[in-house]
Amino acid sequence: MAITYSLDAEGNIISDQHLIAQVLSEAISYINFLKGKILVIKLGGSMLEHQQEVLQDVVWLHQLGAHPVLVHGGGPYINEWLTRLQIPTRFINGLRVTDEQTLEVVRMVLSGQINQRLVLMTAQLGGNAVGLTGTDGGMLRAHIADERLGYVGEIDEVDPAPIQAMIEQGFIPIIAPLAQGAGASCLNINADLAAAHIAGALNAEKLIFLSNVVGICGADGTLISELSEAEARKLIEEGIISGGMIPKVSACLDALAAVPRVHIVDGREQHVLLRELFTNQGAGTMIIR
Ligand SMILES: Nc1ncnc2c1ncn2[C@@H]1O[C@H](COP(=O)(O)OP(=O)(O)O)[C@@H](O)[C@H]1O
Ligand SMILES: CC(=O)N[C@@H](CCC(=O)OP(=O)(O)O)C(=O)O
Repeated sequence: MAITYSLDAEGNIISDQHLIAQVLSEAISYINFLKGKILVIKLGGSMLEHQQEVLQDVVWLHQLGAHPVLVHGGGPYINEWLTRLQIPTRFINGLRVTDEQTLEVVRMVLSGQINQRLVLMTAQLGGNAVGLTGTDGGMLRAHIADERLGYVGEIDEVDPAPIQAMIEQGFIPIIAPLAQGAGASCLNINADLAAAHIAGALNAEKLIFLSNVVGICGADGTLISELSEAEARKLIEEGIISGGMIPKVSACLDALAAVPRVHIVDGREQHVLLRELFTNQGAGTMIIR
């Protein structure tokens, strides 16, 4: 067998075997570090075609002792059903204008279709998930903050107890972004904002948004690998961050108060979660304070 040699940081010659041993030992210590840590992973509706690969990584992480908590969106699927039912779709700053009819469709798609599918697919991959919506156990409480948006909630309170109970029982919680409003009504919540609030309430180790872009891109379309709060706000003002990326970035900025590491990565990329967690180069955009 041929043995090849490389140089380490100090210029010493080391063999491939040394490198492999070093990489493995770093990976093992990181696996030990992740044991018992909560990782909130937001699955954007735009990347749900790739749900199986992501769920496979989630099941592995769970088997390794981490506590993944999934929050999912489903915007494109809601749009598709609204079109079929000839109900018009409108967004303001990335948030869906939600009248009574639209809310019915949002509830059916998020809770009945997507949440169920993710739970069953996790089972197929050898994991054990419990599907919840933010209305279960009064987990997410919200109020209508902008009348123009209709039944869209702004989150007031998160009770993490139902999620913690599921984690303690060994389940992977999978959460649909609905909340309880005044008079036990149901409100539509943007999934990015739901994920950020949930991550904060759980004191998560990391919050990772999986979407259908490489990360946040600048004016020239290239990936920005690290973005500060001030830079993010400037890009929103300039319109370079727009549409569905606005609530995502706002959610990241909100979460930074409680969650040390917040990332936006490409959910279409194979094993992006493992790459983000276990390689030095990471993936996508990391948002920093
Ligand atoms: N500066 C930007 N960098 C990357 N994506 C952006 C930017 N501004 C707007 N976007 C849009 O944001 C979208 C992601 O948001 P969204 O469609 O809500 O995804 P998800 O369903 O994953 O939450 C991207 O597909 C892209 O079209
Ligand atoms: C208020 C609001 O906009 N709610 C979102 C909830 C789903 C979501 O956020 O899905 P994505 O993560 O795929 O965007 C909606 O109705 O589309």
